Amino acid sequence: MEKNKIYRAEIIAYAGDGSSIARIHDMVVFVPGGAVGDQCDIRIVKIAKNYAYGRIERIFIKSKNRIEPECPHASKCGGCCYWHISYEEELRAKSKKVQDAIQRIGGIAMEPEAVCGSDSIYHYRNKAQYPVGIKDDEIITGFYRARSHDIIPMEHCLIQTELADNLAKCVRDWMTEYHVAPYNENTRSGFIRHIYVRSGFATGQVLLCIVTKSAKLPAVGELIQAARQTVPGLCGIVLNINKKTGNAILGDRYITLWGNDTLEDVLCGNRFQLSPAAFYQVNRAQAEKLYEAALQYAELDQTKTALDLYCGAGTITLALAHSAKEVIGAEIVPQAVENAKQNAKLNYITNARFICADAGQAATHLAEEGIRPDVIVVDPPRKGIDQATIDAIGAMAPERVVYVSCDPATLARDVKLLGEQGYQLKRYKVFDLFPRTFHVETVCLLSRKDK
Ligand SMILES: C[S@@+](CC[C@H](N)C(=O)[O-])C[C@H]1O[C@@H](n2cnc3c(N)ncnc32)[C@H](O)[C@@H]1O
Repeated sequence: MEKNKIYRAEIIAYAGDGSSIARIHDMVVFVPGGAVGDQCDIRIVKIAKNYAYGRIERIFIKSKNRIEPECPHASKCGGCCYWHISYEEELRAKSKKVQDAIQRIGGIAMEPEAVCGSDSIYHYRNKAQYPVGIKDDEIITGFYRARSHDIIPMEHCLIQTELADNLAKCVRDWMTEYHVAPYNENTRSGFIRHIYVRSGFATGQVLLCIVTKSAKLPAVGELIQAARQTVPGLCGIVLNINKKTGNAILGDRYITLWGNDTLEDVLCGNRFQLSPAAFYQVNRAQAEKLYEAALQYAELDQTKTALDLYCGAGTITLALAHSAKEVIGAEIVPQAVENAKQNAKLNYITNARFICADAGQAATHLAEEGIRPDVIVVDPPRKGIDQATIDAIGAMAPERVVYVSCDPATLARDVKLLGEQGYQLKRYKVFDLFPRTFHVETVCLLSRKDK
């Protein structure tokens, strides 16, 4: 295979990162924007040891699942990757991605239950984080180009809400009028880094969080007035101060400019107060279905105790609490734990308690204390659970482990590690909370092999 040379090939699969795969001269070639069944000319742009990267130059037979992308930014924006295929095909790709990981990494040949697709693939996100920059002397917001920090300017995004897009415009206009410069990553000059908007779809509340390098901003009163006029349901405006270099969007310090510093929403029948620092699933309707499945897999009754590791603001913990004797949640972000405690009170739940700690440390400590939950639910970030947590789960020996995951590869690795602790995968189901992107959620039920 030669770089820059064009080869004729068929797209045979989707890759984990949302690109597609062709096989040329026995080598896997990753190709963005392909649909399984496309027959195309592919130009090789990079060759690594065991694989290569290519670009579609011409499609001479289109896949039957290929559609005209509705998003005009689809070929450039790094946020989505599936606007060129039907939603049914996207769901098949996501379900297969999880099944392949469970088989290849987890070593288990098992089919998932029927994939749960989103009722809507448009405007489903309750959270927007727009990077802010400047182009041709104009303030821009948008989304990053894939694998870069180049901002693709965008007025409207098909998966964000109109309210969030309007607030981004409002902040851009304020910046232009009062000469508030965007932050420049290279020179570390300027102020505004991101515009973060979170909406409560059940309550209509909207919280605006402006991520800035410095708290000293001009014309703050004008910003508050403009934002309130733009979104009448606005419940608060918060500054987040991030002076750090690197990719983390949020810094550690928050200053409330106006209104509340939390947003309220309703999920699985419980009310939740959410700080900007607290995790909250971006697709509320699908999150309810995901958590209902987790609850069903947990098979709790009023005699059982449950431990919810990586519990965030208590969304799963409080859903479990209604069906359990007692629940314990553990979470590392202090604001989320404060929210969780308040949320228990807000919902008159008295059988839930929360620990602010690393999940591994909390689980180890609970195991040493002799706590033996009947069920442990884990919902870790993408990197999955660490060995200390796996060992502590083994020591506590619950009947069931319910694993909620946003990363099929680490999920499959951890299912294998939990297998070494005596747990067997019983069933799993894939949920699409992120239509048109490559992200996917899975819930797994593991039971003790001796049960
Ligand atoms: C995918 S979120 C799930 C949150 C919650 N279960 C929910 O659905 O809203 C993962 C959570 O793990 C937390 N987290 C990350 N690393 C952690 C650690 N080492 N120990 C405990 N929690 C951690 C994050 O702050 C986040 O709240």
